[in-house]
Amino acid sequence: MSQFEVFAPAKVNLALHVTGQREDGYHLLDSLVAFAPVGDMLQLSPAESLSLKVTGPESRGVPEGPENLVLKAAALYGPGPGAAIHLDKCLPAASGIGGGSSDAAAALRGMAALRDVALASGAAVVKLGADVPMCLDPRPARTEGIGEELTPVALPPLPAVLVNPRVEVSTPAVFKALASKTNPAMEPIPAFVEAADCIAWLARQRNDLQPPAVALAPVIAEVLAALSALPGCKLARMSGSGATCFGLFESDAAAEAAQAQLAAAQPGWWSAHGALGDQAAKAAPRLR
Ligand SMILES: C[C@@](CO)(OP(=O)(O)O)[C@H](O)COP(=O)(O)OP(=O)(O)OC[C@H]1O[C@@H](n2ccc(N)nc2=O)[C@H](O)[C@@H]1O
Ligand SMILES: Nc1ncnc2c1ncn2[C@@H]1O[C@H](COP(=O)(O)OP(=O)(O)O)[C@@H](O)[C@H]1O
Repeated sequence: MSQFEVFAPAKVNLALHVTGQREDGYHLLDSLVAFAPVGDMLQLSPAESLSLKVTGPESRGVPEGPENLVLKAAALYGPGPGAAIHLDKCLPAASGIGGGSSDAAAALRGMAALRDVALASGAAVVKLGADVPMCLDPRPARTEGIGEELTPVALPPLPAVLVNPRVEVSTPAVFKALASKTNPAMEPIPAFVEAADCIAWLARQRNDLQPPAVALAPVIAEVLAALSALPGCKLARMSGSGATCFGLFESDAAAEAAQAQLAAAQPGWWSAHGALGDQAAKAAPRLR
């Protein structure tokens, strides 16, 4: 019987502008997202029913019951062959890099492969979480609407360091603390030739959720200062509703050295390095 392994990469909001609010309370966003080569790993084995086991360095506090987005996602395919799913949690939860959303998207890819059916799509996927559609096919994209309107964007690989100070930040609380719900959209996205062009453009964009997140969790300001002070850091910004922040660097070697320096200075913080961009190939279900 086929067993599948599926990678769930971290999502990074390189820029995140909040441009309005719908009547149901959801906010309208204009965001540029890319994916990191670090993430969670799912294994799906054929079984009579659906079940989930969660392990890994970041599994503490992650639910194993029906509230886990992995089980909610797998259940979307309806009655039929089940799966014993093993989630190896490497991304900190509730941290602005879409761990739960990317896990849900990976579960959708894995179940489709296991049952040999078409990948789930549409409103049911958005209902799992506004970030799930963008994680289904983890390539750089501009996301609009509440996150479900996707336009692919060609991006050069962006060497990066991701840092989380191990403080969980509630996404609804950050949106609620946002002073202005109506802010300018991103500037038109030009064709980037190299990482430096992209970083220069990004420096003129924003994450509108950063100020309210810093107000709720002031340690985020320390993370941003620590990233900015690392040798070769060209831009430091928060992802999503936080608290994970990213620094962009001119080379993979600079990012790797910077992460080592930061990890030594702040052993209590979670950190990782890698080039942000297209992780679609790495995230495709693989037969084990
Ligand atoms: C802020 C973002 C940016 O990419 O990322 P994260 O910080 O979660 O990584 C996302 O919009 C989060 O998406 P996701 O975490 O899937 O959101 P959902 O589960 O659908 O919604 C959680 C809550 O966030 C708020 N929410 C979410 C999305 C949106 N466009 N407007 C909102 O106001 C609502 O209060 C909602 O009840
Ligand atoms: N597979 C999962 N991984 C992490 N958290 C999950 C998962 N499924 C459900 N959750 C719940 O979702 C909440 C938000 O987690 P997450 O999706 O990682 O946030 P964010 O999108 O802000 O990074 C967590 O507090 C956790 O209780």
